[in-house]
Amino acid sequence: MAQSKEERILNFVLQNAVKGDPQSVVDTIDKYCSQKEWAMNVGDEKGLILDKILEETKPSVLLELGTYCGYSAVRIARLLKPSARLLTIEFNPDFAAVAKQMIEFAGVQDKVKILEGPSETIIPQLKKKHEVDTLDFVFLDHWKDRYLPDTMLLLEHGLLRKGSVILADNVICPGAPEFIKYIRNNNSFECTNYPSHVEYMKVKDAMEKAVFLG
Ligand SMILES: Nc1ncnc2c1ncn2CCCCCNC(=O)c1cc(-c2ccc(F)cc2)cc(O)c1O
Ligand SMILES: [Mg+2]
Repeated sequence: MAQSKEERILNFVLQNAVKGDPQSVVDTIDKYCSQKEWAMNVGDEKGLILDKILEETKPSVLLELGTYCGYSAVRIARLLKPSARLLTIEFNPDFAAVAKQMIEFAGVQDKVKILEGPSETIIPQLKKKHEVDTLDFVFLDHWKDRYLPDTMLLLEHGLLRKGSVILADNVICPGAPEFIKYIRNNNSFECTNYPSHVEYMKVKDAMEKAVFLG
């Protein structure tokens, strides 16, 4: 069977990054995807915005929607305190398989748990099946038309608390217009926009931070 792009990215990391060094895994994926094959990792420019918001928030319980190859899971986990936990939901089993190996190679497997399946199915299970009380930080990076319905689902299931931070990738490209319209007009959220570019490209993009006010 011919290798997928995601498998080529993983193999490049296994052969060129330093095992157990999450920064080297992040840098190696960025090198491959900027020089050889574009892929939809959050990338280094938006990644630095993500890093800064994580360092300000110091979250203990995190949720990511859209694992892909595990780039942002490794990027996030490398900044977490030892007791912190990241749950990451991936719909595509082939992506999840690559991400699992990426996360293990980086040595952050004790902080990251991949949940395979559609977010709309898994979010309602987080409290009872995955022992979550509330989420300190949510990174939205999955199907852009799922950002709004899944945010509503998080609220409906009491998964957000006063101060919970939602950070959404790609609010310009590919765009999440319904999410942006809702979140900026909802007085229960304090929103901040972070202009940037699509990973590895000169195309304009942005991330949006929305703090839940309770
Ligand atoms: N219900 C669920 N639950 C969990 N995962 C789920 C899901 N449903 C699906 N998925 C699996 C994620 C699907 C991929 C989402 N990401 C994207 O689609 C994405 C695209 C671009 C992009 C930009 C410029 C271009 F010209 C082309 C593409 C950039 C990005 O940073 C992206 O994150
Ligand atoms: Mg993205």
